[in-house]
Amino acid sequence: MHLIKSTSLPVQIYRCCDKLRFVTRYSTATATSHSTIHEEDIKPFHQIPGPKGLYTVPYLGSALQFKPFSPYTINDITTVIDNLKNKYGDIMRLRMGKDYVVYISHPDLAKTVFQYPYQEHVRVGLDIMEVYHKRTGTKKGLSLLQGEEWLALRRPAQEKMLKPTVVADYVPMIGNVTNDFVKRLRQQYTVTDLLEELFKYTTESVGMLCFNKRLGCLDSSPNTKLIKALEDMFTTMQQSFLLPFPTYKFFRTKMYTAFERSQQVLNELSKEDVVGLVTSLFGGGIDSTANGMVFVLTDLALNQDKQEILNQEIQQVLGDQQTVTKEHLSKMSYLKACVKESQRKVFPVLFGAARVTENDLVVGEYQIPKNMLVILNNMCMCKDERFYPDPKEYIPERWMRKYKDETIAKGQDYPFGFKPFGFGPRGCVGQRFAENEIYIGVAKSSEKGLISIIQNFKISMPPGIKEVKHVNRIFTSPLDKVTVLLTERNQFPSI
Ligand code: HEM
Repeated sequence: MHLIKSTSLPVQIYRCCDKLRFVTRYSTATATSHSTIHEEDIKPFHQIPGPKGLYTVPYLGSALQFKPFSPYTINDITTVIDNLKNKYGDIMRLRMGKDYVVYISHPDLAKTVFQYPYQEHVRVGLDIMEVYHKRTGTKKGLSLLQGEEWLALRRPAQEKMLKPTVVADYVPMIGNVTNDFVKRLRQQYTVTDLLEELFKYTTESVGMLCFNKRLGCLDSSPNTKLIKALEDMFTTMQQSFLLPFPTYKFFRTKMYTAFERSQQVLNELSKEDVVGLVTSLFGGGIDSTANGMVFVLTDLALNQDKQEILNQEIQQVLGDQQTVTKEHLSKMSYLKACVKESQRKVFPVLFGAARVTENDLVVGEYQIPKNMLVILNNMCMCKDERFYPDPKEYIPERWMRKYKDETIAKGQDYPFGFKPFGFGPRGCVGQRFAENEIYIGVAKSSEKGLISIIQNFKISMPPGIKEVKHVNRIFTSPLDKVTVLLTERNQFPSI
């Protein structure tokens, strides 16, 4: 074995038995340190800590983690993973269905897996979508494709969606939608189902992005056909994801036909040649952002002192100007910190980013073979005291550069501890759009001028509510309907 190349990345590449190996060692202490590991010290895959015995049997192994064999249902999957992580450590292997998966719960280990220069970019997609495309012969969306086919679709989408200059176009596009959303809120003041309202807002904003037209979800008599189709799509996707035995693969079950019908409604919105791309953007962009915004707004409602700091930042940056520009957004570091902190506290995606290895990889001291699904366990890392002191507290300051040297901001040294949008070429193509949608939704204006939701309204929770419980679906959602109270700020200039 000999060193063939030193990279600027914190890994070294070795040639051994004609295989490239990425080798990283990490310390469990707070400091991030990397060193190489000798070939003879590398432990084989089967020695990666994880449940043993019957737990290693395909299907049975994962079934044993849930009722009736344990106190947990599939809805408690994050508790199951947390418990296993506490038992087995930062790298563990588990049966998930037929195959093994490897969970990585340390940012330095994650770096090795995610900075690997993947060629095929294999994504493990949702089975129900795969079945649907196979049965109907329709084109697959971006999130399901691999290799050349994926690249051909991803390249133009990325050009349009991820260039920083493109952000400027989103701001006015979302701004008009936000104006209507604020008008709607002004008709209510007590919002009894915040997620449903935000769902309409994100459907309308992503609709502008995908179809460049308003879809009517914020109208007084909203587009019920579309809203129902979207609800059916997300519910059936969720149900299929949790099914222990995927019967819909063999029969056109009731759940499957509801999913298929929802797709047909969405396909009608778009021209056939772009259906694959836009329906995946549209589908990927609504539920994720609406759920994320619920937690941003409720965290601010539960932390009035932070809400006031944000309100002051918005007032200072916007003054009496009529339009939010990207320059304004670039000055709102507290706003961005508030959004990040909500995403950290309630991590938005169950399995976040995951990669299928394209070569043998050495991670930590273990060998991970080719074609293995490796999951970036951000959900655990974000609650980990080692990276985020006082993890249960809502502390936006931990993300601000000016606090970088303070213990509370330790997480800034661990970029892979928090990747809500994934990473690299297969990272979320909607990241910039989603961020702007959230920033502007939280910070932007009314028909009166540039007064944000925060500037317009003081948000609070009904008396006695101290937390918003969540459930880990594909995207993390509030467990129950969330009510928030809005008070016009101009009646109450100070909190
Ligand atoms: C808060 C909101 C969002 C979150 C947390 C989120 C999260 C993610 C994550 C974790 C991935 C996988 C990344 C990886 O494997 O490295 C992903 C992929 C993707 N996201 Fe998002 N997303 C959000 C909003 C959006 C929006 C608004 C859109 C569309 C407008 C979108 C479209 C997509 C698509 C199409 C993919 C697949 C990309 C590919 O496979 O090339 N997402 N998202």
